[in-house]
Amino acid sequence: MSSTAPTILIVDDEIQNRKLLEALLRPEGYFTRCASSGEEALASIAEHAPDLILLDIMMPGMDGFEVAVILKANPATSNIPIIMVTALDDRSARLAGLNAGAEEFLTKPVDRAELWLRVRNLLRLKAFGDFLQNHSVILEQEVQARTADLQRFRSAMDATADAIFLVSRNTMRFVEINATACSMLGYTRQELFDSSPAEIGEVSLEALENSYDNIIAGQKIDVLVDTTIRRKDGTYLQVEVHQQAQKSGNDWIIVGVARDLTERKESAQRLHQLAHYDVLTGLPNRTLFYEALKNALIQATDSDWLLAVLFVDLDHFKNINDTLGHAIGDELLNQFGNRLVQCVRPRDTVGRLGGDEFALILLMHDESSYPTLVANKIREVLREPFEIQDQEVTISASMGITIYPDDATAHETLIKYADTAMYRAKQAGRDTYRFFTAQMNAEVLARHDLEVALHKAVENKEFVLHYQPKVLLKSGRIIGLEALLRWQRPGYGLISPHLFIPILEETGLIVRVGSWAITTACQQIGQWLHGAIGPMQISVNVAGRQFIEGDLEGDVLKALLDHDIPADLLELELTEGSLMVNTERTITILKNLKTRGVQISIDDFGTGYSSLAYLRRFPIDKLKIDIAFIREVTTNPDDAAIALAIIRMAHSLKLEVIAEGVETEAQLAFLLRYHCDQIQGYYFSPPLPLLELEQILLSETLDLVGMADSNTERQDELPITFKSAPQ
Ligand SMILES: Nc1nc2c(ncn2[C@@H]2O[C@@H]3COP(=O)(O)O[C@H]4[C@@H](O)[C@H](n5cnc6c(=O)[nH]c(N)nc65)O[C@@H]4COP(=O)(O)O[C@H]3[C@H]2O)c(=O)[nH]1
Repeated sequence: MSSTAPTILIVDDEIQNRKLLEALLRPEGYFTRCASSGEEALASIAEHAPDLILLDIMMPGMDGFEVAVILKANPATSNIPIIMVTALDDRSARLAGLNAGAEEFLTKPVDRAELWLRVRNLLRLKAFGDFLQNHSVILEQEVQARTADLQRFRSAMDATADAIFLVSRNTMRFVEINATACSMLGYTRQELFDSSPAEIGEVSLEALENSYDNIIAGQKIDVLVDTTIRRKDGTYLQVEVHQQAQKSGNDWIIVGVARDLTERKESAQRLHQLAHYDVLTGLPNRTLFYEALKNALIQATDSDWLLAVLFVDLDHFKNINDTLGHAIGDELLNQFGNRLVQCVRPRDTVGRLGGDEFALILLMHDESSYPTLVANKIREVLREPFEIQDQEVTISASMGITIYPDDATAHETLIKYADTAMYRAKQAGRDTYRFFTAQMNAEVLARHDLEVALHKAVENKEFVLHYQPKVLLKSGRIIGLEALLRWQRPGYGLISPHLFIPILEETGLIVRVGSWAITTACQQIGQWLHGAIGPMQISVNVAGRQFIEGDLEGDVLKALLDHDIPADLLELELTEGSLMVNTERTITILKNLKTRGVQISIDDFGTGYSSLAYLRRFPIDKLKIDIAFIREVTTNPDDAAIALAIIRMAHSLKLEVIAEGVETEAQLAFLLRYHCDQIQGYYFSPPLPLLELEQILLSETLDLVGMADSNTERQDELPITFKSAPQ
C-alpha cells in the first residue's frame, strides 16, 4: 500500500460542488484534483491516475456514465474506484451507474460522514486490489524466471554426455531423467518415469533402498560405484555412478550421474594390449615377458621346480628384410612366433623381445632334458620353409639356454646369460643352441672391460698405424704399403687388431677410428711426398659401417686436401661383406671417390659370396687374394685352382691382383709363375712401425734380388733373397 496520501479526482461541471467536495476531503488528509467535464477528467487520468474518482453523472458533453464505461474498459484504469455523485436518486440511474462500472453512489447534497466512509472503504479496497495485482505480477515474474531456469537446467542436463537420474527415496521412482539416460538405456522418458531404478539396475529394490539410505546417512559424501545397468534391449552396460542425496521437503532425492565405461574400458584394454603384447605376433612383449618370468620364478621357488630361459634369435634375418622386404620379414616373424608356440607346453611362455629376438620360459618339475628337447624341436620346425606371398623362405635360429637356479636366480641375469649363450651359438656357426656356462660369463665381463678400455683408447688417442710393404713382382720394388691398425694399450703393450677391430665394429667406434686412420695415412703420404722418400701409395682398410654411419667421402676428400696429396696415392681396401651393406649408398660414395682418383681394392677376395658380375657394379681397381688360399697354394690343388682363377678373372676384367700372406719362397714362385701382380707377406716384411719402415724405404733394403730378370716358370729356380726377417 502506498505511504503517500491518496489522490482523489473530483469531476463536476459545477464549481461549487467541486469546491464543496474538496473542502470536505482535504481536512481528512486526501490530495484532491478537479475536472469540470468528462473529457477533462479522462485527460487528467491519462496523465496521472488518481486513487479514486468522485464522478458527477449529469454533465454537459460526456456524462458520468460514459466516463465510467471508458475507464472500466481500459485495463490501466479499470481498477480505479468510482463513486458516482448525483442528484438523481432513482433506481434506474443507480443501476445504469453500476452497469457502467461505478463502485458506489452518493446523493447530492452529499452527507459528509457518508462521503468519508465510502471514500475510506473504497480506498482500502483499492489498496488491497493493488497489492493483489502487484503480488500476482511478481508471482508471475517469479514463475517465469523459475520456468526459464528449469528449462536451462533441463537443456544442460540433456546436453551432458552422462546419464542423470533423480530418484525419490519415498516412492523409489524416477522424478527426473535427462535425454542421455534415455538414449543410453534405449527407453523413452515416459517409460523410465513408469518404471523404477530397481527395475533397470542389477540389484534388488531392497538392496537399492539400503544403498540409498546409506548415502542419505552420510549425505555429504559423493558415492562412486562401478555397476551394470540393463538396457531396454536386455543388454548390459558398464557404468560408473556418482550418487548424492538432496533433502526435498519430507523426501530425499537421490541424484545419480552415470557414465558409460564401455569406451574407457575398451581403450584401457587396448592400452593394456599395446603395452603388453607385441602387435606383430600377438605374443607377450618384453615388458610382459619379464613380468611373466618374475612370476614363474616365484612359482618355481615355491614348488622347488627348475626353470629354463631360452633366448632365440633368427639367423641372418636382416638379409631377409633387406632382400625380400619388410612385409615378408614381418610375416616371417609372425609365422615363426606361431611355430614357437607349437614347440612348447601350454604352461610355458613364449614372448617376443623385439626385432628377431624371441624368448621362452620353460617350467620343469625335474625334466632337465626338456630345454634340449624344445631347442631341437625349434630347429626341426624351421626345416620346413615358410610360405610367404607365394615365396618359400628358409631360415634358421640360434639359441641360448640358462637354467634357474643353477646359472642365476634373478630374472634379468637369466635373460642376459641366455643372450650370451645365444651369441655363442651364433659364433659356433648358427642353427644351433648353447647352454650358458660360467666361462661364458667371464668372457662377457672381459669383453665388457675391453669395450670400456676401447672407448678410453679413442679418447686418449692410443692407436698407431703400422705399415706392411707391397711388392710389385715385375720390378721387385716396394710400390705401396698397407696401413694396419695397432692399439698401444697402457699396461698391455701392442694389441693385435684381431682382438679389438670386431669390437670397434660392433660398437660403432670404428667410424671414428677409421676416419682417424685415413687422416693419419694421408698425413704420412704428404710427409713422404715432400721429403726424401717421395710418392708412396698407402692402402687403408675401410669397414662397412663407415659407409653407413660416417662421412667417409667427406673424410677422404678433406684428408687429401689438407695434406695436399694426389688422390691415387690413397687406396681404400674393402671387404666383400662391406660392399653388400647398403649397396646403393656404397656405390655412390665409391664412384665419387673413384672419380677423384682414389684407388679401390677388394680385400680378402674369394671368401665372400659375391660373384665377379656383382662386383663389377663397383668401381674396383684391384683384388686381393685372401690369405686362406695362399696358405696352402702350393700343397692344396683346390686352393691353387682358386688362386689361379682369381688371377685370371681379375686380369680378364683389367683389374690388378695382389696376394696377401705370402710367407714362403714356394708361394712366391707359384704367384710369379701365374703372373700375380703384387705380393704382400712376411716373406718380404711384416707390418712395421713407422721408423723401421722409413729406414727400409730410405735404404731400399727390401729388395728381391734378381727377381725382375729371373725365370718365373720354375719355382725352384727363383733366385730370391729377402733381407728383412719376418717377425
Ligand atoms: N699369417 C700371416 N699374416 C700376415 C702375413 N702378412 C700379413 N699378415 C697379416 O694379415 C693381415 C692383413 O690385413 P687384412 O687382411 O686387411 O686384415 C686386417 C684388417 O681386416 C683389420 N684391420 C687392420 N687395420 C685396420 C684398419 O685400420 N681398419 C679396419 N677397418 N680394419 C683394420 O685387421 C686385420 C688384421 O690385421 P693384422 O693383424 O695387422 O694382420 C694383417 C697382417 O699382419 C703373412 O705372411 N702371414
